[in-house]
Amino acid sequence: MIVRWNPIYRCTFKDRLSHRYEKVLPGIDIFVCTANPLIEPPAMVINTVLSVMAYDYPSEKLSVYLSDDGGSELTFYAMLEAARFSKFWLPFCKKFKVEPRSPEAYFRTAVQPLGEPFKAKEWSTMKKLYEDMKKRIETTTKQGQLSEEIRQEHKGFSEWTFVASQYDHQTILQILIDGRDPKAVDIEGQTLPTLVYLAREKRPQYHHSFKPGAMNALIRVSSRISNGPIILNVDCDMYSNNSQSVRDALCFFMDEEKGREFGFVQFPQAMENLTKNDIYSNSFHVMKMVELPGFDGNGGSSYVGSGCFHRRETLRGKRYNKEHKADWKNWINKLEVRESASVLEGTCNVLASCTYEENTQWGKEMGLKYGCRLDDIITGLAIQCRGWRSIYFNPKRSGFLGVAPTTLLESLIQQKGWCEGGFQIFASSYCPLVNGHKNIPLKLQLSYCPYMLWAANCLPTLYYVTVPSIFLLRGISLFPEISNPWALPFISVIFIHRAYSLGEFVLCGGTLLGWWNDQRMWLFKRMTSYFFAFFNVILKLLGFSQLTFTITTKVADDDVSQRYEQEVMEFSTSSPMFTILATLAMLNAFCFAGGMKRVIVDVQTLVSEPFILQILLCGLLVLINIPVYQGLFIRKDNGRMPTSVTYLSIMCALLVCTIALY
Ligand SMILES: O=c1ccn([C@@H]2O[C@H](COP(=O)(O)OP(=O)(O)O[C@H]3O[C@H](CO)[C@@H](O)[C@H](O)[C@H]3O)[C@@H](O)[C@H]2O)c(=O)[nH]1
Ligand SMILES: [Mn+2]
Repeated sequence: MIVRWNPIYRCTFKDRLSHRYEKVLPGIDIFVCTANPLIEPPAMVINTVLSVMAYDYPSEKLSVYLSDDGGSELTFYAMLEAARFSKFWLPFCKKFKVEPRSPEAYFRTAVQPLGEPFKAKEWSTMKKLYEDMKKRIETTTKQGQLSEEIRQEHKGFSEWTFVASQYDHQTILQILIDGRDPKAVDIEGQTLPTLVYLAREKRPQYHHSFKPGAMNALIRVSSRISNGPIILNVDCDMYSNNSQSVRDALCFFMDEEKGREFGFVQFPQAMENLTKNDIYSNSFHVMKMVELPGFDGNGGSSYVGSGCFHRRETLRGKRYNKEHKADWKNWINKLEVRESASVLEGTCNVLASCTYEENTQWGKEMGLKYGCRLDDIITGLAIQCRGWRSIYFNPKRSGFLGVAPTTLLESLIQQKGWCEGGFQIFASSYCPLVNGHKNIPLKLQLSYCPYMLWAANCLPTLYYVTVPSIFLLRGISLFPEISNPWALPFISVIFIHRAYSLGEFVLCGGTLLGWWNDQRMWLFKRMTSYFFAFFNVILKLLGFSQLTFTITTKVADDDVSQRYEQEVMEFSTSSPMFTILATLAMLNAFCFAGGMKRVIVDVQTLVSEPFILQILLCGLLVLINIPVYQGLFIRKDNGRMPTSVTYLSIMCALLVCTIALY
């Protein structure tokens, strides 16, 4: 609730920025992270890369780095294609004022401008050029390997002769476009942004620390190559949807009065592939429109991992200092460097090696922090604790658009990861109440806490979906009768609270059905994701297990996508999470039937019926579980619940009922 006290909504004046600072705009280094060519297809990755290369910003001041934790030559090949394609795409974007600047997203919806025949022809040529490139990339990705012919195209491919596996290889660093090279120009002769491919060294005996590990390697490597004072990082599925975002962010950093206080500017993580009623509740409407502005109002937005502009020095661990004034002009002079691309490739190699961070502060006081599934949250918190203010900026046209999971299981697993991370933070010295004490305002510490405590929420939820129903079946009354005056305050609070949530949801852009779906996911997450997360974290604290990082899949079969579009819940795989969901759904169905029997037998005493609240709760659970029953018994498509889960859950539910009754 504390995040609802004082939300801040910000806006920018980009014309003033360019009026005052166009000549001294700072360099921007953009990091894109990818980790697996199978679930993060190279064609998607390069669309993100192209979209950020095409920002409306002086190209010589942009440098784009791709970190490939998949160490895949398929991704490298796609990057080569992207480098070639950018020579056509960037001038095209400027000429046609293209928006968004991810070619895939643009051509999916844009219509050919027919007014001027010359332009129309240019447009369709471009579309063809893109589609041909996409086809080449998709073909090689499907085949899983490259032809000899392609391998001959670039010296970089020879690196893969030394690659044992994704987890065992040397650093591969290739400067695909060297922005300082006078020959690196597009078809209109304009400079191109620098483009770098990096697969940091991986060895089985060294922990690679997942995404923060990749980001830290990029921070070091980029400091040698372009050293832009502002760093933007995006996940490989988060393309830029707004060519003005860099300028938006600079409006904050370059503000004369307050700018020097700002450590980072976070844009919301908006999703591209949402359906109208958002069946898996991935839109985070309320989070975007109310909660994050509330963080901002309480002392600073949190850093959520993607779509965030950082000051390089804050990421490197610098404390905020009132006296310090950013010298943007000086940066330009510093760029007057030095080694050729091939020399740079050699000297930077060591910066991305496994051993570089040994006995250093990297991952602790420098760079992104290691050891937590929500590395971004603790990194953001640490920056705030070092005195920096952070900004949340949600422009009308979304700055970035990503891919939300399209199956129930993927959504639940993603939530489990976040929830584990949050609870892990709460149970560690990073806890905002400890770490933030005296460093950030109390209201900001308190704003963080509910998110960190998601995991513990599984306990009351599991209690309310089981115990009242079982007691109903057994004939033990738990709640007061509805005629009891004590029941009134409880019922009204619950009612008002839900009505408020509904109102807020709809005002933030959701639909009625979307809210109902959101309530269902609220329940499902608490019964499964949070439950697993809770025990995983406890096991980890006791030293029995290690937390892992499951990369969210960004592609789906046609069949699955179709069901997603139709908002039909996807079960299809057997997972312990589904067994729990199905068992509890069955249990409530049985108990509800038992409870109804009681009412039907004795209709007159309905008002004084001591079980009415239990019956209502149980009935509500049955109602919200309708998609589960459909998946268990009615549907015939491939997305239905696997038979093994159906049998198992019925058996378990019957068992519990039998125990309850006898
Ligand atoms: O070893 C790894 C694992 C992942 N990634 C990249 O990390 C990003 C996020 O991974 P994803 O599987 O998409 O995780 P999500 O749970 O969807 O990501 C959310 O949660 C993460 C952890 O809080 C944040 O870092 C992300 O920005 C945020 O979108 C992707 O670009 C991956 O390629 C790596 O670079 N190396
Ligand atoms: Mn993601």
